[in-house]
Amino acid sequence: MRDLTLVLLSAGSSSRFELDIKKQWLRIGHDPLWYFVANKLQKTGFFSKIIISSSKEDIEFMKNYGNFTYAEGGDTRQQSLKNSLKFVETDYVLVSDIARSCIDNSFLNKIISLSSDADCIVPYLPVNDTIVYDNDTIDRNKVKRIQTPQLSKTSSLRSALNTDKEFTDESSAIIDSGGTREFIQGDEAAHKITYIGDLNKIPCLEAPSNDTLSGNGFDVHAFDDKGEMYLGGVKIDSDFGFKAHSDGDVVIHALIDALLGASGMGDIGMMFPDNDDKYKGIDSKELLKLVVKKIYSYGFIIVNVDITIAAQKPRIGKYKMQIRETLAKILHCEMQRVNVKATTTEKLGFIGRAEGVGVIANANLKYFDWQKIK
Ligand SMILES: Nc1ccn([C@@H]2O[C@H](COP(=O)(O)OP(=O)(O)OP(=O)(O)O)[C@@H](O)[C@H]2O)c(=O)n1
Ligand SMILES: C[C@](O)(CO)[C@H](O)COP(=O)(O)O
Repeated sequence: MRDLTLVLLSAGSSSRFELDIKKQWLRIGHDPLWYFVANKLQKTGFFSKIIISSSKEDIEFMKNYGNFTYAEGGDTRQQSLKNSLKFVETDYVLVSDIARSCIDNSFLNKIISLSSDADCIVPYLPVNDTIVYDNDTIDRNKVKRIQTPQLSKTSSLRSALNTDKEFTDESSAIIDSGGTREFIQGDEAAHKITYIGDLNKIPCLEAPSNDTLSGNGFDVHAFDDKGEMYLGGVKIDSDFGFKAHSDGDVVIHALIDALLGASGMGDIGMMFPDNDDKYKGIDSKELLKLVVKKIYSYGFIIVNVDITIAAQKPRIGKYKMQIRETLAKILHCEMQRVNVKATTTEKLGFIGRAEGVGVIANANLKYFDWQKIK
């Protein structure tokens, strides 16, 4: 058996998938699709190293899952591959799209154990329909649908990609650079997820888990004798604001932590460090929008949130509905799923002495159920 590295390309933006979720984060049970694929291929024992190419932002979250080598992706599939190849130390490398998610072990075995001296081994499927190119009907027997995984000699692939030309697969780059390729029968199961409808065409994906994931958040801000006051994204009628690096919206900060807690994405300080000038005086609604975008793109939906504002002053009652409306819009959910409660602390403690405000928030998430839309 060859000493082999696997490169899984997962840095795409899923623009043709047409949903808020990136396809690599669809859940299979509890696992994101990329992890489901990587884990399944790791279990084959065929690879001495698995390199996963992804965006910088995704890699931070991916590290929570498996002990793989993560390589930052590029603007194109080819650039993502070039970045990944820097980590390859074996003579042969198998490259596959994470979006080809149902690669069967025996198909894989056929590719990697083929005895061939070609620079690249390429699976293909024949075309059974009539093919018209421009206005000419062409010989369909000469047309091949190229799939991944493709097995390449690492040195041949590296030098083939040392070009400004852009190729859509490894074998085309290798042929262009004077190398050789050998075709091998492909597998319908290795169909690529490009559009939502492609989910109907692949056999191995089980439904997402129906579990509810819950998270809590807690934040406190002291009053400042100047500035504007914002709570839950709503401007509060007040002669003073909060001491903070941002606009001090303690409601949104607690809510962000609840969302990050439920999704397992850490906390607000990790995402928006309070020593980063970028966030100085920032409108916290903008931070919440970024978090919500992540929540949806990583495969979650928001079930409900519940917020308790502990404040001796200001009085919150008359702002509650406006806060619910404002937050519901940002969270992309109905207002009845956003509950806001307020309490004083009966004049006890720092809140009771009107030195600041404390907020507790809870958030419940579920995995996006892609089976309902496919
Ligand atoms: N800059 C890029 C673009 C694509 N890919 C990966 O290459 C594979 C094939 O790409 P495709 O299916 O087209 O995925 P996306 O680029 O995400 O899709 P779209 O073109 O619809 O945005 C995918 O596994 C994708 O993650 C990548 O690693 N880096
Ligand atoms: C490599 C590939 O999967 C072979 O068919 C394909 O070219 C990549 O997909 P994309 O849609 O062109 O990014």
